Amino acid sequence: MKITVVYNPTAGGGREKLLCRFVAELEKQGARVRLYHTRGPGDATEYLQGLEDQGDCVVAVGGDGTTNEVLNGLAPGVALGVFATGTANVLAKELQLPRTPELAAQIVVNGKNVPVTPARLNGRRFIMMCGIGYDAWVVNGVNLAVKERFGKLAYVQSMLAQIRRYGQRHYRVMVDGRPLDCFSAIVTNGRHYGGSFVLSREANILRPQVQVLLFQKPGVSFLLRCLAALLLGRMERVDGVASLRAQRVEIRCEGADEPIQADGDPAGQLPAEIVMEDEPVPMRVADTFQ
Ligand SMILES: Nc1ncnc2c1ncn2[C@@H]1O[C@H](COP(=O)(O)OP(=O)(O)OP(=O)(O)O)[C@@H](O)[C@H]1O
Repeated sequence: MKITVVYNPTAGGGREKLLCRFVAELEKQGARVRLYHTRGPGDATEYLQGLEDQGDCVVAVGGDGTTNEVLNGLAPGVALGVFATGTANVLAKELQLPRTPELAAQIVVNGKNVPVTPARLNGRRFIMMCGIGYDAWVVNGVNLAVKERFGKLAYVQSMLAQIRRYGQRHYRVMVDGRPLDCFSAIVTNGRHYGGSFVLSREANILRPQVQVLLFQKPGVSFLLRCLAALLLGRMERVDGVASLRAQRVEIRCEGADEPIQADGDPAGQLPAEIVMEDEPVPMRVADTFQ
């Protein structure tokens, strides 16, 4: 098995020792490994697009942002593996991928493929989620120096800083042609959010549709109710949260520039057009995953 490993040395503050153990185990399992260290944002995608032969599998070593960039450079038919060394690692939670390098490597070599269909946000693929409104303000407001030092706490800091803004902006959403309104939206492929929290029990990463969560009431108290429900995995039970399956979503907002986040990183401005791809990507998971 030929494997290309793409490592982001900044994800999770750097995990060189774990990377060495991961690569050593891949080789022990009989894989031929080519290793690449990314040099900056966007480099993983460019590097892969420049390869004539990516091998049987490309493994993203980093967080969700690194996996996103690998996914955007992945050649058709090549499997995608993940060894999670990032801050939140939502995709790894979704696919029940271990953080131990030896176990993660064994899954890459001896596991199975499952079909995961990515969506495209304004032409760029995402694998887990994108969001607008509060969700995007939080991601855009993260202080990178705090994230490097304190990890997930940087998101908590940004969440607190953005709370008062919630409800001030209003969005028009078309969900498979159906017009709806909201004060924030998250479009998700999987169930998890921000690590191990369950955002949507309706979502299924193996289904070629996204789940659209619309936050349809304004007000800080509504937002706080939603955040509490997220901790309990009961978001879809909150009165004022709509949850719909879709293949195509469009989001607009009148007035000033409004940011979007995709897979936990800033991803441009509204308007947003989100469309499911036709073909799934084969993703490496444990044999026991279902
Ligand atoms: N060599 C590099 N130097 C600086 N930034 C990089 C480099 N390589 C990749 N990046 C950028 O780092 C961003 C963050 O990486 P990633 O999301 O994988 O880690 P994380 O933020 O620690 O984890 P998570 O997304 O799980 O919270 C990526 O979106 C990518 O653009």
